[in-house]
Amino acid sequence: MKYDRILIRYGELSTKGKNRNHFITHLKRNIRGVLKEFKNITIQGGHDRMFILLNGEDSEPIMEELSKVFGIQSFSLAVKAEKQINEMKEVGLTLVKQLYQEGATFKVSTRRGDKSFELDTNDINHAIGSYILTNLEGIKVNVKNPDINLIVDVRRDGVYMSSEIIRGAGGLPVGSSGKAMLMLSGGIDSPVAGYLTMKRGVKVEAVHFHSPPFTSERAKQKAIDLAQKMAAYNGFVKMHIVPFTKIQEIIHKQIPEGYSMTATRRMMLRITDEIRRMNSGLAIVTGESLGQVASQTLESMIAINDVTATPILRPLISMDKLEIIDIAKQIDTFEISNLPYEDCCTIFTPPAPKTRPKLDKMQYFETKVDFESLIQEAVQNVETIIVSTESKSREETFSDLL
Ligand SMILES: Nc1ncnc2c1ncn2[C@@H]1O[C@H](COP(=O)(O)OP(=O)(O)OP(=O)(O)O)[C@@H](O)[C@H]1O
Repeated sequence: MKYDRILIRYGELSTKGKNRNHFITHLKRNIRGVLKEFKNITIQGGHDRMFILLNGEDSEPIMEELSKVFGIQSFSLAVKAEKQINEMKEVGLTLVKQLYQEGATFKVSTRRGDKSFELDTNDINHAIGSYILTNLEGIKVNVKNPDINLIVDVRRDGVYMSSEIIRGAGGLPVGSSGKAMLMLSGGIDSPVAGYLTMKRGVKVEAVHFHSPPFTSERAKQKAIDLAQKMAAYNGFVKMHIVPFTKIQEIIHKQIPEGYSMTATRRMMLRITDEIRRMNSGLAIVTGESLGQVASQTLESMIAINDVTATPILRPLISMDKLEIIDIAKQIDTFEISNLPYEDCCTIFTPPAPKTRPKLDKMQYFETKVDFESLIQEAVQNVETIIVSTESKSREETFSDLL
């Protein structure tokens, strides 16, 4: 007997009351997106569970993709049986036989979602368990720590039988909480911030600043490679690459050295906010963590944040570097982030940036330069690309996809 479907459990979604349909619709769409290569599958979305009918497709690569989809609490390979105890016994025996090795122990764990079924949980455990004991020589029961756990899920439309519960990525379906702009550098932190934001159901678009010729093509490619890793959770990533050289050169020449970094951050935030507005985003995400570097003190945040009232999400704010690195390794961005290409923020960093910049001084220095027109020029020259999970050659300019 072959497993014919994957049963998906929603977890946190089930607590979301009226919004449930909204979440399920997003989840279904996201699952369809990551599984588009598997032409034969059918996805059935239900109120409590979702099923992927395999229709002959190999389950391994499908489960690999599913493990990255937010909004899934767990999933199992399953077989559907009729709601008829004799058939349930037969199917249970066949599944356990397939997994049995000499000396193995088992137990039956029943969940009875459909309370109208004629047998209760204990009766079902007992009926299937004794049938297996009678018909499979050598097998023993171990309730506490069995080698094989036969899971029997009795639902209104049938009985789903499986033997392993695989933990899903958790969180909420990407897109169900809206969209935000992720300020993506080539560093370790911002991809992790993007991942954690997507986990709470927010779709992200990436904004990357580069300053050629001070930053190289390889530095830009590094950020694109990171966006590609993010795409595994987001379906694809729309990425806005901002030419930032002119603004950085002017800041370098015209703003007092101690304030140049604060001014740079303010300009990045203003440009990101403009791109957010044009793309109907609701928030901005950064990889800042309190106290990590000069621009990440509370005083710096006051001076930088002053340019916008848009919510700035900082999922890493209270995390230590080692905790951030652990997640970066888990999501496979750490090695790319560690490549030694320069970031536009570091090339003009003054030897002693102010760690406690004064907002009024910053505002005064900025009045000496017409930054508004420089910002508009940078926004007009943004290069927008779509980065998908597949090979890099699949990057296309956004207009190609319209
Ligand atoms: N070139 C860039 N393009 C887009 N966003 C950037 C860029 N450089 C920095 N940022 C944003 O500003 C945040 C703080 O950057 P900074 O270089 O001070 O700190 P960091 O801790 O090294 O962050 P990261 O590891 O993400 O580079 C980054 O997490 C990112 O969100």
